[in-house]
This record gives sequence, structure tokens and C-alpha cells, in this order.
Amino acid sequence: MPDLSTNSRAQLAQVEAVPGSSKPDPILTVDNITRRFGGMTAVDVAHVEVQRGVITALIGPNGAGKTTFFNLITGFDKPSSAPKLFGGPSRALAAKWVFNGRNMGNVGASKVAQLGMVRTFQLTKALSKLSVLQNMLLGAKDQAGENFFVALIKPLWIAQEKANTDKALELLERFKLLEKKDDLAGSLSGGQKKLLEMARALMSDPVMIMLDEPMAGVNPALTQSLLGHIQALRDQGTTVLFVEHDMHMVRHISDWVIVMAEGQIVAEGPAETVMSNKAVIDAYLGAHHDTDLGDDSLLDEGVSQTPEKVTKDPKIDQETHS
Ligand SMILES: Nc1ncnc2c1ncn2[C@@H]1O[C@H](COP(=O)(O)OP(=O)(O)OP(=O)(O)O)[C@@H](O)[C@H]1O
Repeated sequence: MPDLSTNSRAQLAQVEAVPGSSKPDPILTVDNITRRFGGMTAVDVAHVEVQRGVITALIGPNGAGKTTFFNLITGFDKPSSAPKLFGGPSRALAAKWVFNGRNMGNVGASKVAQLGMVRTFQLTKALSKLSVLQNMLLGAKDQAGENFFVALIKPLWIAQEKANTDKALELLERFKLLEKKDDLAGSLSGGQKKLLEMARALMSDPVMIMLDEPMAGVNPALTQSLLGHIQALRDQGTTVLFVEHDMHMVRHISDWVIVMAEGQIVAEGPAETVMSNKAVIDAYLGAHHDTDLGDDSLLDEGVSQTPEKVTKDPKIDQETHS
């Protein structure tokens, strides 16, 4: 019997490759989400849907609004178009986003994660000074100290801590980091840090995992392993949404690609279709017609190049840094 991800991918083949297209089984639906910083509109997405059980890439030139979009839907930022009691946009034009059947408008970041929309976080300086295992335990959904009742009764919190540790060790083994469990997270290589970030996110059993540039700083030796882990997650039923500048990776593993430019969704579709779309070529290339939009034959041979940043659009770049 075909599994969820095979079915979901087969369904995608019927979807029209146009911005904002309806998906047969959307896990995330976003409407009217706008974010302005002063006079600049960073995100202005009228409608977008993410299909359940597949790998979707969110791509776009620097400053396109990808990170701001991630921040908005995960509760780390509030849309300028959020509904207000008085004086906000009309109901039909107010921001609304639904994840796994639940309206997420007023849901804070930690609750968003509990509901299964989990994003990876870069290892900050503080986390680098903790061991690999301690980092994993921070990612656990049920922390003994968070539940007053459990915290009061020793056998309960001991059982919970043991369950969390067992799960962390299992994940570390799967991600080939078990030997490093007592090392400081800061001592890991770039690729191992990315594996740890992903493994930590899995501690809370995400329904959808959101990866922010999973290939950044990863050397070729770990490229295949990371790609394999991402595909395995999808094959086990987890929806994957990732932001990435490495077009080789995008072409290689995405079931669907959504393209942002200047805050808006400008294209959607299978990687091959999207990469030959004029709006995408214009958004990415600007004056730089020699920019490589990716050819995955290198990944097939297992010799991915160093992840490359796509050439910036000088107009957007000026705005970003002015
Ligand atoms: N807190 C902020 N205050 C002011 N401007 C911001 C803020 N956050 C983002 N911006 C601006 O919003 C725009 C979109 O930025 P964002 O980081 O979302 O783009 P991005 O597509 O993720 O870019 P990159 O690929 O470089 O990470 C940029 O012009 C950025 O300078």
C-alpha cells in the first residue's frame, strides 16, 4: 500500500504550478499576511498553501522576506495585517493562517511548537557551551519543570527525564552523533551542528519541521547524510518546509518549490518548472545572468559543491543594508 508521502507527492502532480495554488491536502494555509517595517513591506502574501507529507522549499533572493514569513507563521512575529479589535483590516482582508486544522492567529511561539510546527534554530553562543546531550534535552516537548504537578512528584519527573534522555540518545545514534553526546556543542563541525539542530527539533515530534538553510556551512562529506535524513523524515510522514539558497539541494530533494521576491509569492511548482520560470529567473538573476540556479547531477554523484549563496539582487541588497 502506498505510504502518506507517496500519496501526497502523487497528488501534487495534479496541482497547477501558479502562485497561491490550492493543494489537495494542505497542512498550512496562509491568507493576507503582511509585515511592514516602517515604510518597507517585507512580507505581503495574499494566499499560499503547503501540501502535507512532502518536502517544500521556500526560495528567493536575499531580503525576499523568507525569514520574516517563517517568523510570522511560527508566532515569533506579528503580522501588520493582524485582526484588531478596533481599526484593523476588515475580516476578509485580515491575516489568517491555519495549521493542521487550527487557526494560529493568536498562538504564541512555544504553543506553536507544541502543536507540531517546529523550526530549527541555529546553535547560539549560549547553546554552544552546553553538551550535545543537554542541547537535545532542551528540545524535549515535555520538560518535568514545566508541569507543576509532575515537578512535585519525584517518580513522575524521574520517569519523564529518563524518557527524554532515552529519546535523545536514540536520535543522536540515528544522526551519528552518539559518540559526541558529552562534547560541547560548539566543538562540532558545521555539518554536525546542522545535524544536531535537526535532531533537537525532532525531540518534540514535529508534524511539520521547518529548516532554515540546512545546507549552510555543511561540507560535502555530510551533504548526502543530511539530504538522506530530510528525505527519511518525509518518508516517515513529517512535512518538511525549508528555506535554502543552495539550488543544487533545492532541485535534488524538493517535491515542490515556492518562490518569494520582494515579499510576495511569485512562482510555485516542481523544481524543474520553477527554475525555468521567467519571474524566478528575473527575481534571482537581475543583472547577473551567469548565476547558477542549480544542477543536481553533482549531488547524484555525491560530490556537492560548497553551498553557494545565490547572487544578490543589488536593488534589494541596498535596501537591506541601508
Ligand atoms: N526587524 C526588522 N526591522 C527592519 N527591517 C527588517 C527586520 N527584519 C527584516 N527586515 C527587512 O525585511 C526584508 C526581508 O528580510 P528577510 O530576512 O525576511 O529576508 P530573507 O528572504 O529571509 O533574506 P535572506 O535570504 O538574506 O535571509 C529585508 O529588507 C530586511 O532588511
